[in-house]
Amino acid sequence: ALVAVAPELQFEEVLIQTEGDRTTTPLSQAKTPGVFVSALREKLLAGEVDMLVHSMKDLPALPFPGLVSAAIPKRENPLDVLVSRDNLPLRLLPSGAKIGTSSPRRTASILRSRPDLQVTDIRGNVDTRVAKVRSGEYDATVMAWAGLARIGRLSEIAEELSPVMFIPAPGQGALAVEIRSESAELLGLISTIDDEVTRLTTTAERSVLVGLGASCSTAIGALATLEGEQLLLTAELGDPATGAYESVSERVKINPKQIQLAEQLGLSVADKLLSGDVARKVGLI
Ligand SMILES: NCc1[nH]cc(CCC(=O)O)c1CC(=O)O
Repeated sequence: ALVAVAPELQFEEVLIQTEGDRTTTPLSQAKTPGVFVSALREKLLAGEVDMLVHSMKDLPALPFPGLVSAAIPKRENPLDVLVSRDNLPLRLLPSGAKIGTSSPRRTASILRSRPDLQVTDIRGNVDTRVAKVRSGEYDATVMAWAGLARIGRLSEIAEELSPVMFIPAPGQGALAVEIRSESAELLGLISTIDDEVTRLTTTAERSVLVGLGASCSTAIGALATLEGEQLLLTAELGDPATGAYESVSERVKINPKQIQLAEQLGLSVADKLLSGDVARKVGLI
């Protein structure tokens, strides 16, 4: 998309390994946020690269000094999907089937839909996780539609999971193109691929994280949609130990330029979640 809007620019891809790629520790136990982004941001600040493309859901929710999200391109599909042996849908998996996920949010959703299944940690990139299902090491795994789409493996999907039971992570499926704040010329070029609706909806979703003071171990999902002039935000806090959950939905009349209203909506939803029982059970308050 960037080559199309800026044919005069030369793009050189630089692959940078991050702690998140290397570590085998579940992300939910990471001590610092941003295991996928710290190494990248160091190279951007040092001028070794001029632009980063992040999965938005890997980004800590607070802005980073000296850097800006120059573009948030249009999000396609934010949902979670099931990859399973014999392509069975979730409801047809045999009782006791072994489901691989290291995500507290997905664990809570699985236990809620199918308390008879066994959830165990799984790590590795998307290819590795799919291979672990195909080899029979796991009966199924839950992953992001977007992760499979980016490596051309949508045909692995057994079932698209409804956001009613499997609310996605805040920002899931969206990308963020990050540059140094002083790169004004680059900002002008890159911002042409910004999608203001995606920016608005993902801002509302990520503000829930800010309001909760959430960490990688918080089972929090959030999904916002713009329906006409209404921004609708649903967020869900789960308890991965029991599958208990609390859901809050709010809406606000908005035009897509009103980013601050989207932030306020996220903070308001977070406040409501914080006053509930699940927030106490999982130690958020
Ligand atoms: N958890 C790691 C991660 N970070 C981003 C994606 C891909 C989806 C996206 O970019 O939103 C994934 C894989 C997954 O959740 O299955």
